[in-house]
Amino acid sequence: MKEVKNICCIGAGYVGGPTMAVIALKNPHIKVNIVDINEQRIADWNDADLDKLPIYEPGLKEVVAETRGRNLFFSTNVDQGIQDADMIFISVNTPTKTYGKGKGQAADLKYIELCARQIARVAKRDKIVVEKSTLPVRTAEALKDILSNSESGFKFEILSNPEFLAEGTAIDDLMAPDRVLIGGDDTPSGQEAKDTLSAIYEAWVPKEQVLQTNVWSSELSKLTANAFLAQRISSINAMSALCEETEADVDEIARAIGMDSRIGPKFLKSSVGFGGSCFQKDVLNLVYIAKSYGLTEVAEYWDQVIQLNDYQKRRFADKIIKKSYNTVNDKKIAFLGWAFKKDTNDTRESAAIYVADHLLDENAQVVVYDPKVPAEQVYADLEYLNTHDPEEIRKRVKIVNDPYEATSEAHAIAVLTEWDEFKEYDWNKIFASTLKPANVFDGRNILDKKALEVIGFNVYNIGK
Ligand SMILES: NC(=O)C1=CN([C@@H]2O[C@H](COP(=O)(O)OP(=O)(O)OC[C@H]3O[C@@H](n4cnc5c(N)ncnc54)[C@H](O)[C@@H]3O)[C@@H](O)[C@H]2O)C=CC1
Ligand SMILES: O=C(O)[C@H]1O[C@H](OP(=O)(O)OP(=O)(O)OC[C@H]2O[C@@H](n3ccc(=O)[nH]c3=O)[C@H](O)[C@@H]2O)[C@H](O)[C@@H](O)[C@@H]1O
Repeated sequence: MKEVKNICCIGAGYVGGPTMAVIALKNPHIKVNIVDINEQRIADWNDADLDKLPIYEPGLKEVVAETRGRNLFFSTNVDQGIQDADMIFISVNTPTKTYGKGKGQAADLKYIELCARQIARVAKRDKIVVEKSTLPVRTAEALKDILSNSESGFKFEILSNPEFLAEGTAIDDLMAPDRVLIGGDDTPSGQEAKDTLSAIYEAWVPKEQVLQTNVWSSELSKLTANAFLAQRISSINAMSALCEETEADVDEIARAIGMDSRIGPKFLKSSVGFGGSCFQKDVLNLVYIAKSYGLTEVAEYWDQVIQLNDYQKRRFADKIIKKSYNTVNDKKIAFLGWAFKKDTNDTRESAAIYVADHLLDENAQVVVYDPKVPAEQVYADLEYLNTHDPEEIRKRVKIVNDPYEATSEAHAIAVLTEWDEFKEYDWNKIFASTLKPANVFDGRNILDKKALEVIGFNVYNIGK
């Protein structure tokens, strides 16, 4: 096993930041440098005011407070970070390709390749390089190719160590992971590298939960885990549509099937559709990989998970329109929540974006309240879809800091993210100020339907 004194992580995002902060916390003898080309992001990570960290995660600021400046550092000097490190984590973004071959499905590996080339160029000794980003199976082969063909002659051992944290619970997930997965070569030096990385996790994770596999199994396990999780949501959402037709209740069904120990109770919460930067991206990537191996049936099977999710978002918007006498033209629709789930400021692929876009097609006025999402982010999300003129978006979409302002005079209220605070509102006050009939569309099934109906609201749930 090698001794690691210095770690560099390329990419100070939702994964790199929290993951390295916890590694630094649990390994005070290791210096951890997180580097990124995004100057603003690094400045925010270094801000003396811990409320200004670029990522909101419960518990994160406490970990950063303890480690930053002790053995955790943030910098834009990527070359220096690489040179100083014994072990380099690559934790850069791997979005869906928006151009060329595989457009709309394959993962864009340009940031990964740039990192590999930079490591090959500036490293001055042997390194262990760890894939932390989620990557298509066999990406390590390309990394190996780039690194072993560098002129330096140094040896680079490649490991795959995918991350399973979920946003909003990142710190808890990192502190007590179900498992840590480390893939590497079965050669003596591959085994040594795997053991070296295992030792870092074993500072706080029980040894039996650190799983070692070959590189390809590790890479493909990550995509498989996300595909299975997304599939469960699409499966329960498919049943929600049937429930709405038959007076069955999707939450009762989830409870009933979840008590079967073979099925289990988690990830059976019906919703307006899953969002987030990864489920859609990773399932699409799986579809692309299967297709590229000529496995058409496998590709089509997983593609249905995405199609069902798109259907669910559209169905939710259509219900708002239908219950508004088939027109939302110039009607004010209040959105409670914009982030893709509670306890995060991340809006990537949030269902709210697509619901708003469908309503904008029908000339609705959308008023958004989200406790953690800045106005400019909402506009950027809608503009990114490129379906409405930016001026039109700014005219039709308003972002407010007060939930009661959002719901006042509204024709309909849509709950898009399950922030706990929505349950605590004075719904009598809201009812008094909304236009009648007062319709609430609970896309997360978090509100007390009976209590709201007593007040006078019409409550439309998912799958009820
Ligand atoms: N967000 C999540 O909850 C999870 C994400 N993942 C995976 O982790 C990877 C990273 O995801 P996020 O942290 O969400 O992305 P992110 O977009 O928040 O962060 C990536 C960072 O990498 C930086 N970067 C890109 N190229 C660079 C380069 N050449 N040199 C230096 N910095 C560079 C970007 O400026 C950005 O700050 C992705 O592959 C994702 O699929 C895995 C598990 C959970
Ligand atoms: O690879 C990743 O990026 C991560 O993707 C997900 O994490 P994340 O997307 O952060 O959040 P989830 O809690 O999985 O929620 C994803 C979406 O599914 C929705 N969801 C989740 C659970 C459920 O039962 N129903 C449901 O609609 C959420 O509201 C949210 O929109 C996985 O849970 C993580 O294990 C994984 O590491």
